[in-house]
Amino acid sequence: MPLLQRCKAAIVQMTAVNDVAANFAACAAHVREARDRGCAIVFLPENFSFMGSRPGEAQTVAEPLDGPTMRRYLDLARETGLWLSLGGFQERGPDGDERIYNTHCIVDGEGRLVAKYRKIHLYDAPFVGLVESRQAISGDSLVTADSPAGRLGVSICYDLRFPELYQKLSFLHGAQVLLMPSAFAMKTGEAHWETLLRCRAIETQCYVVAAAQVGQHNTDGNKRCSWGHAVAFDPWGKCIADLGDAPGLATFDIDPELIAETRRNMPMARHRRYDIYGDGPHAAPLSPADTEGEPDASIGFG
Ligand SMILES: O=C(O)CNC(=O)[C@H](CS)NC(=O)CCC(=O)C(=O)O
Repeated sequence: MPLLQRCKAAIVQMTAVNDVAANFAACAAHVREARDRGCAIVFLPENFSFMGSRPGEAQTVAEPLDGPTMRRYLDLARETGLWLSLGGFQERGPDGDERIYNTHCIVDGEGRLVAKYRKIHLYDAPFVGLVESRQAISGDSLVTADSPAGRLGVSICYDLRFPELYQKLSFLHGAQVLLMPSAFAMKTGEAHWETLLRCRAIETQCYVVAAAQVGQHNTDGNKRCSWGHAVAFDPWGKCIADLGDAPGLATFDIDPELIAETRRNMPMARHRRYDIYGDGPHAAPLSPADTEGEPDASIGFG
């Protein structure tokens, strides 16, 4: 089901806390506002349902996707008739494993879970105080979902630093709208967030929608802060929504004609040289010595 007509969408920025009921109330208010403003789909950020304040707290609220918390969000979708992108839910892991999956769920307007994506790149970055693999297990599949906003390419947060993922979602799987719901660190947000997202839009000729967490999440524990700046870019790389550094909701249009025009003018899908740099059968990662060692003196700089 490729996108045939313009779709009005809403992007949310919020400050989730370690209280599932309070976060649901905030999300529900945003979704109802989006309905009142005539939107067909709402994009919520990573950790929309819970933001822990100490190690191990996320695991204590983890549930299966057919548990009571996800049920409330499915009911919210059905009540409002809106599609929801739930950008990162603490899904309970396999039996016998304490860790969770960080799972992005797509829900249709009748309250059915139509797609789930488990984050494939875990954010192990002690320099900003985050080591995601202590609490989460990575997924292993690419996911797209057809929606009233066109074909969604589903990802989460740190994934947005890995452009090959979006090349595949766009050029091989036909995605038209790339989703990167996030809870970005302050230091890396300031330096990289907007540039990376804008590039993903331009180089894939897709819309990019990045709902975000913002501000200080809890008054106890680690007092974690998120960068905010929830944004949407059109396939030309133009910013069409930006929530700055305050919680809120912004609406924008997803226009199939703009996607088509951008791709007609520069048919990158046809120009792309899969034959030269597609992953061949012998593709293999470099050894750690190649990627983490001292720069090779023989390469030199000037
Ligand atoms: O930890 C949780 O509760 C939920 N997960 C997150 O908030 C994730 C992993 S810690 N955050 C990121 O991926 C930030 C990426 C980032 O900031 C960057 O790429 O620079």
